[in-house]
Amino acid sequence: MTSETNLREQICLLAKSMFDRGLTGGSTGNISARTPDGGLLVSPTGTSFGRLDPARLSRFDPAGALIDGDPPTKEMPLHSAFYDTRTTAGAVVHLHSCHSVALSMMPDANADDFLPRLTPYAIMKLGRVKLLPFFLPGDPAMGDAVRGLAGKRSAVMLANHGPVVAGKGIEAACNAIEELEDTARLAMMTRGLSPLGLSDGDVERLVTTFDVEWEA
Ligand SMILES: O=C(O)[C@@H](O)C(=O)COP(=O)(O)O
Ligand SMILES: [Zn+2]
Repeated sequence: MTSETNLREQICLLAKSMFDRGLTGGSTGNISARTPDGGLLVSPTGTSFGRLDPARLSRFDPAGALIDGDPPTKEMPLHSAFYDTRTTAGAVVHLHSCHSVALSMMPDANADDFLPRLTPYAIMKLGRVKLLPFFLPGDPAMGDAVRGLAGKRSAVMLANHGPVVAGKGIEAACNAIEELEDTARLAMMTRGLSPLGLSDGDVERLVTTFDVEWEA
């Protein structure tokens, strides 16, 4: 198998795994990954993560022209904004994962630092997560909002909608977005119970030890 064939299989396998575990339902979510030639493979619009077909993924050339496959997700401006501002981005994933959406609707949600500091892995894999306001699905202004972050965040939360995470590769992006959802779940589970989170010192040691992007 060529490496593009492998990548097609991997995108569909990881998407199905997330779908099967209830991380995004129906035809929600979208996923994209860089191909070895510098192009992109993208989930087609209106498709379910549970039933992506490797042969029908939308394929873009390195200049951003659609070459073949089904019509791409309507969130292309959002995905492109990550690739254009983060040279390290090799994949981007968006989910409609319940607990992170619930956390985004809390009146005291922290727009600059969306996830409470509860566990180390979230800090290591996501850095500081930006909460963006609500946009209509498909609104290119979401891409503009991500561009406004100048590549300093690998993960954003779209209020009342869902998380979007960029990673070095498809597996890293999926691992990171799952961590975002798990942390949001912990935050919702322990809400009002005064959980003992990580101290500022713990966060500082994590950031230094694991070379975490922790821009304000
Ligand atoms: O919420 C939406 O409509 C999109 O962000 C989404 O998740 C699915 O849209 P497509 O990727 O165009 O199917
Ligand atoms: Zn969506």
